[in-house]
Amino acid sequence: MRVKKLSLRNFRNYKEAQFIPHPSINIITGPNAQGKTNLLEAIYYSLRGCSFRAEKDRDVTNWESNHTVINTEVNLSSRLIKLQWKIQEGSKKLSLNGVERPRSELDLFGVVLFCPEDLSLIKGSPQERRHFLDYEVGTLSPGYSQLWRQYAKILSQRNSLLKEIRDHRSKQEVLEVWDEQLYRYGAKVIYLRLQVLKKLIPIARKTHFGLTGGTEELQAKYLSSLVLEPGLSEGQIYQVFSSSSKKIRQMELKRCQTLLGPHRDDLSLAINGVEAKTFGSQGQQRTVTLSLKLSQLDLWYHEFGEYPVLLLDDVLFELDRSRQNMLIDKILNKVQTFITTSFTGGIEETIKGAGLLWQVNAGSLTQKEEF
Ligand SMILES: Nc1ncnc2c1ncn2[C@@H]1O[C@H](COP(=O)(O)OP(=O)(O)OP(=O)(O)O)[C@@H](O)[C@H]1O
Repeated sequence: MRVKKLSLRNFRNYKEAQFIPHPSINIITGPNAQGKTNLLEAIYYSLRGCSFRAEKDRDVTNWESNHTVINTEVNLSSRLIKLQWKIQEGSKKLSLNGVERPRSELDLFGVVLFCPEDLSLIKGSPQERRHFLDYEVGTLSPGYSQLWRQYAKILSQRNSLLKEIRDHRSKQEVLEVWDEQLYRYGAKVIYLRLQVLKKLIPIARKTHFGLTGGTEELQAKYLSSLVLEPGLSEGQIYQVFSSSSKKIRQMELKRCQTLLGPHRDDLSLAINGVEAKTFGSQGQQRTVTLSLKLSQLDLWYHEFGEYPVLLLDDVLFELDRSRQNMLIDKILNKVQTFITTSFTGGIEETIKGAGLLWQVNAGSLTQKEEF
């Protein structure tokens, strides 16, 4: 997949901008606070329908305006697709080739982001690893995002109902209707996560082994709040969810919280048998993250026959030279990549002939040179 053209109106500090990127590597450079990450955010938004850092959609609209338009031309499976996002006062609309479409149509547009905040995938709370499962692992399974959003909605309604029952505003029998939906959607979410992880983990292990010159073995395991035997079907997960949940019904009513389900699950990550979160160095944690990101590229290619777009926000030059080279080697002429950095660190030599260098100054983008 390739982004052929990106046009922005009132996106963050870009009032009007046009970007015709190189099909391979694009290095976006410039001093701090000029709009480098904003540009990556615009690409991400157009392909995912949300920002990776704004809490609300209106945050991406230029402060002096009340609307944003992002037009993107994408080459996907040898077809040119024109995407348009119109964002105005908290509402947003997507059009594909001029026809209004739901956001779920974006499932086939692949984008992998690696930014400094991704280290929290290793160091952070289970919630941050669930974010990885839902926003990254999940995207490798078409339809997952919609399913997961539906589960989140049911969960929130069930939790409200638990409060109402406690306050005698609702009857306990009403819970059964929500329970059935919770188990059904919850089982689907867990099943899909496990299916993708079954393919992703071996690739990540191999990548990590390669990135560390054969010195580190990565272990990754899905930790469920349910007791799940390996290889269960979706129906069997449903049964486990249903029977386990019924056993703790009274506790849930007391605490007004749904205590079991995919929203309580986690991912364990270890290096050579030792937990990466507690014992891994910064460099090791960064390499685990890189392995997980690169394995997404490979799995995406395996599943859909095309590489997704890769966004590297301020992370490439944090890697040591050998990891930088391995990364460049992997993506060069295969994966369209957008790299932001305040300094280029002499990378021009490595990617000679396969990229463009862009300069950003106060929301204005200019092509500096061709490598
Ligand atoms: N909605 C908005 N409207 C206008 N300007 C905005 C908006 N949101 C953020 N900005 C401005 O965008 C700039 C930050 O851009 P960005 O995060 O892309 O910087 P950067 O070039 O990646 O910097 P760094 O090298 O420090 O990471 C800031 O100056 C900020 O004030």
